[in-house]
Amino acid sequence: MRIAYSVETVRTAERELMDRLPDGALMRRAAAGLAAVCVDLLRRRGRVYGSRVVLLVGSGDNGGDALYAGAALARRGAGVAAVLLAPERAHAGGLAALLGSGGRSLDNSSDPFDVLAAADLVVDGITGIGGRGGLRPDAVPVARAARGSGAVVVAVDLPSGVEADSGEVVGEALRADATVTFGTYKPGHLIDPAREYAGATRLVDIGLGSVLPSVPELEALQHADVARLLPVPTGESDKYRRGVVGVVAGSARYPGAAVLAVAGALHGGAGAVRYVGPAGDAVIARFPETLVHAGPPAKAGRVQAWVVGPGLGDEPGVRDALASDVPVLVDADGLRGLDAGAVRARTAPTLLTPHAGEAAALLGVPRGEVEAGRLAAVRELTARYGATVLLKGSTTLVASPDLSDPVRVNPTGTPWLATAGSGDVLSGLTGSLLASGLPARDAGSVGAYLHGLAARTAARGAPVSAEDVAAGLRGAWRDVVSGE
Ligand SMILES: NC(=O)C1=CN([C@@H]2O[C@H](COP(=O)(O)OP(=O)(O)OC[C@H]3O[C@@H](n4cnc5c(N)ncnc54)[C@H](O)[C@@H]3O)[C@@H](O)[C@H]2O)[C@@H](O)CC1
Ligand SMILES: [K+]
Repeated sequence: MRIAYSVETVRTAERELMDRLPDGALMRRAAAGLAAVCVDLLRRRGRVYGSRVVLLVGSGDNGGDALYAGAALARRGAGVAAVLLAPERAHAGGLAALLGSGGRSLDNSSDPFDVLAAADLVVDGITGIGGRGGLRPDAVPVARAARGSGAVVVAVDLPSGVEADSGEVVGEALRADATVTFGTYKPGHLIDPAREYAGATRLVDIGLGSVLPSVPELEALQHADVARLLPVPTGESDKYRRGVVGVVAGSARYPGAAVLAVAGALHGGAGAVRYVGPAGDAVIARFPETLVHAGPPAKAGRVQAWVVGPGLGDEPGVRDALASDVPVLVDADGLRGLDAGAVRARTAPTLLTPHAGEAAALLGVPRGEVEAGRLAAVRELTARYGATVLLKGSTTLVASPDLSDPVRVNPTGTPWLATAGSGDVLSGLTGSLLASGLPARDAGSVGAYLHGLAARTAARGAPVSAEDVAAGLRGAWRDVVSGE
C-alpha cells in the first residue's frame, strides 16, 4: 500500500523527529537520497564526472535540499551551477556547501537560459511542501526552459507549483521526469493533475515513519492489498451464499448499458446476476446465465446488492432500490436529481459512482472545479449524501463518509478507459463485489483497481472498448491473485 499524509501532519512529524536529532540531520538525509537518485539518472545517460547539472533554487528548505545534493554531485566531478531565484534568501548552509565543493552560483554575467540549454540534469528545488499558488512569475521562464532543454528534470519533494495537499495545479507548475520525495508521499504524488507532473516518484526514507500517525490521509492499494480483499468462494458456498447482484440498468434507448453492466457484474464474484428492466432480451441473448425480470425492482426477488442507473434514461427503479435494506450502488442516470435525504435515511450502505460531470451536477458547481480539486469534491459529496463516493477520473478516488477512513486513490487507471460504456462495466463489477459482501469502500476501490488493470492490459497502448475491459476482468483478477 502506498500511503500519503497531509503537509500539516508531515510538518508535525518532522518537528518531533528534528527535536531528537542533531541540527540539519533530516536535510542531510534528504539531500543524500536525492543525490543518489541523480547519480543513478546521470549514469544511465553517461557518467557523473563531467556532466552538467543545474539547480533551480527557491527561498526555502526545498532549495536547501537541492544545494546540498548539488554539493554531493560536485564532489563527484559534475559541473554544478545554481540558479538562485531569491539570491538573498537562498539556504545559507546549502549554498556554502555547494561553493565549498566546487559548484558555482550563476552571477549576472551568465545567462541561466544558456546554462539550462546545455544541462544534462536539472534539479527543481524552487518549492516543496511550502509552495502555494503555482509558480511565481519570475520562476516560470526558467521552469519552461528546464522542460524544453532535453535535460532530465528531477523535482525535489514535489514538482514546484503543484499543491501538495490536494493535487491541484493552480497556474503554472514544473513538469518533472522524476520526483524524489522524503519520509512519506503527499496527496499531490497520488492525485492528478499533480501526479502527472511528478513523473516517476521515488520515496527516500528519512526516519519519519516512526513519528507519523498510524492512519494516513490517503492510501493507494497495490496487488497484495487487493488480493486480500477479493471474495473467494468456500466449499460451502452456493450461488446465493456468494451473493446475488441486481442490475437495474438500460432502457429502450440504451439497451447496451444493461449488457455492459451485466458483463461487469458477472466478473465481480457474486454467485448470480439478476437483471431488472426493459433490456432483458438483449441481456439474455448475450449472457444466458442472467436471471431477468421486467421490473420493478421491488418485485424482482431477493438480491444482496443493487446497481441502479447505467443507461436507465427515465426508467424508474432508483426509488425502489434506495428503499431496499441492501447495499446500493447508484451510477449515471440514477444520479440525476438524486435525493440526498433518501440516501442519508438509508440504513444499508450506498455507493455513488459519478464522473466529474455528474459530481459537478450533484454539487452544483462547474465541472472544471471538480476536475481541478478532486479530493475536495469527493469529500464534499460524502458529507452531503452520507454515502461512500467513487469519483471516476484519471485518478479515481473512493471516500467513505467516515472521515477517519483514508481516502483511497486508484493507481491502475489509464486514459484509454475514457471510452463509452466502460463506466457501466465498472458499476456492474463493483455492485457484484458489494453483493459478495465487501464493504462499500473496499468494493469501490477493488472494483476501480481491477477495472483499470483490465483496461491497461487490454489496451497495451491501443484503444479499447468497454467490452474489451469486461473481457479483461478475469485476467486482471488472476494477475492480482498471482501477484504479477
Ligand atoms: N522540514 C524538514 O525537516 C525537512 C524539509 N525538507 C525540505 O524542505 C521543504 C520544505 O521547506 P520550506 O518549508 O522552507 O518550504 P519550501 O522550500 O517548499 O518553500 C517555501 C518558500 O518558498 C516560497 N514560496 C511559496 N510559494 C511559492 C511560489 N509559488 N513560488 C515561489 N516561491 C514560493 C516561500 O516564500 C518560502 O520562502 C520540503 O519540501 C523538503 O524539500 C527536507 O529537507 C527534509 C526535512
Ligand atoms: K520542487
